Parts: sequence; C-alpha cells; structure tokens
Amino acid sequence: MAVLGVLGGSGLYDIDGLEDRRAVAVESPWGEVSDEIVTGRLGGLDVAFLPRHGRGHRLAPGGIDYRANIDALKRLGVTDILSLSACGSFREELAPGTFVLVDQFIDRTFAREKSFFGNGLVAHVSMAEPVCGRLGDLVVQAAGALGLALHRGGTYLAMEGPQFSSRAESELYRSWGCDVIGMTNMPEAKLAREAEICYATVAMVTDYDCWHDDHGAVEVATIVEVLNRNADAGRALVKAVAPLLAAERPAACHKGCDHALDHALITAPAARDKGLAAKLDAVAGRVLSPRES
Ligand SMILES: CSC[C@H]1O[C@H](OP(=O)(O)O)[C@H](O)[C@@H]1O
Ligand SMILES: Nc1ncnc2[nH]cnc12
Repeated sequence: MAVLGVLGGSGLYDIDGLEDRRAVAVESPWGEVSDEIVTGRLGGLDVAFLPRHGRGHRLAPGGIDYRANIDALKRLGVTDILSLSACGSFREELAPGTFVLVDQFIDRTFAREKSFFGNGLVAHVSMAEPVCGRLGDLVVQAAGALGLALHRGGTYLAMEGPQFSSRAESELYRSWGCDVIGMTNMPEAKLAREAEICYATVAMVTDYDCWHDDHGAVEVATIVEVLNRNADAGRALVKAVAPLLAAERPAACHKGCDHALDHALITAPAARDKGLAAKLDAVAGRVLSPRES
C-alpha cells in the first residue's frame, strides 16, 4: 500500500485535514529528524508530514539532516514523497506565484552528507531521471482538477547557501539553462532515490533571484509574503494528490523508483561493513540479506 510523505519547505510547517492525526517522534540511526512527523489519513491514503526546517524554521538548509529525514519517512512506510519548496526563478515567464514541477537538478551543494552508502558498502544509483514521472503525472492531474496553473518541467539548481547568490552566480546558472534555484532539494532527491522512494517536487516561485533588472536583490520578507499567499494552494495540491495516489499505488512504480537498488550495490557480500549494513535496515533492507540488515 502507498504512504505519501510530504516534505514541507519554507512557509509550510503543517498540513490540515488529516483524519486520525498523530505526531510521532521517529528515531533514525542517521541522526536527528527535523521534527516530529505528523501522520494521518487524507483522501483514503496514509500520509506522513515533515517540515524539513522543523517547526519555527529552526534548521538552515545546510543544517538539515537529510539522511535522517528520508530514513525516518522510509521507516514509516513512505513509498512516495511530495516535496514543496520555495525557489527563485531564472525565467521571466516563471513569475513569483508560479508552481513548477521540477524534473531535473544540478547539485552545487558541497557541505552535506549525500549518500546512505560509502566505504564498506558502496552503491551507485541512477539519477538520470531524478524525479518520479508517475508521481509527477498525478501532481499534474491534481493541479488540473484544482484549476491551479502548474508549469511542468524545469531544472532546479541546488545551491549550498544560506546566503543567496551573487549576481554573477545568478547569471551563470541562467546561462546553464537552469529554471529555478533553491537550497534544499539536493541531496534530498538523491537520498529518496537510494531509499527507493518515488520523489517529486513542486517548487513555488517566490522571487526572481537577483539577475532581473526590474527586481532588486532577494529578501526573506518578500519570499515569506509570496509564500503565505501560496501556502494554501500548496496544501490543496497535497489534498488533491492523496486520493489519486491511493487509486494508483497498489501497483508498483512503473518508472522503477521502488527498485532503484536492484543493480546498485557493488561491494562483495563478504567485504561489507556489518555496522553500515545494520544502519541500512530501512533504506536497503529489501536488497540486503536478512543477516546483514
Ligand atoms: C526562506 S528563503 C530560502 C529557503 O527557502 C527554500 O527552502 P525550502 O526549499 O525548504 O522551501 C530555500 O531552499 C531556502 O532554504
Ligand atoms: N532566490 C533564491 N535562491 C535560493 N533559494 C531560494 N528560495 C527562495 N528563493 C530563493
């Protein structure tokens, strides 16, 4: 059965409309989860909501333990993650208020743990298609039903932050063909893939970063104002996706996200680090022998 994980970004620290709502403190061997995870039922589907910066926005983008968050969602049985994120725009037509269903990433973060695997248990998953097309289809359908304009496709530049970009960086990323910029979707999407969880992100444009001659530098106050105007639409989108996923999900993901580890492990079983294998019980238990995890 499907369980929808929702990662709320800046301005989205809770969701409403959950039946049988509870807050669960999930322990992860990877570190501190950003906050308690709120579980419940929405449109006939089990849902788990986690604000990635924690309630009150305590955590900086580089201070989030992305591995603990993804591991904790996996432990709750999450099969699909919908990420809702604020972002800056590199394109005139992606004006503040626009929702973008991102389909590619460029990862420019450099000070974060990016993999569950490593020395003693090496794995290489494909990130050629970093988001789940099936979950994306459901998001498009849900947005259509709500009459919400959603731009399908776009490349998200993940920067380290926490400072916003310089104008030269902004121009560089534009010249690379990037569409939007944010600080959190990497390594989140990579880790979701390693954990065999379908991942899709709806990036809500809050500003034009700093390249646009008619707009000044990015300011948190402006971002928060735009976010507050869009948070309800983001929550409505989650509510509309849930029943669609409930109907779709008894079947396995035909894009293969839920089998991402099938051919990824390269360390010989005899050479594997037992401690690391034990930590991977939730993320990779499916492909590790019962004695390993
Ligand atoms: C508050 S502006 C910068 C902040 O907002 C975005 O966060 P999220 O992706 O969690 O919505 C951006 O990535 C930065 O972390
Ligand atoms: N311009 C921007 N750069 C990085 N992260 C952002 N989040 C919202 N706007 C942003």
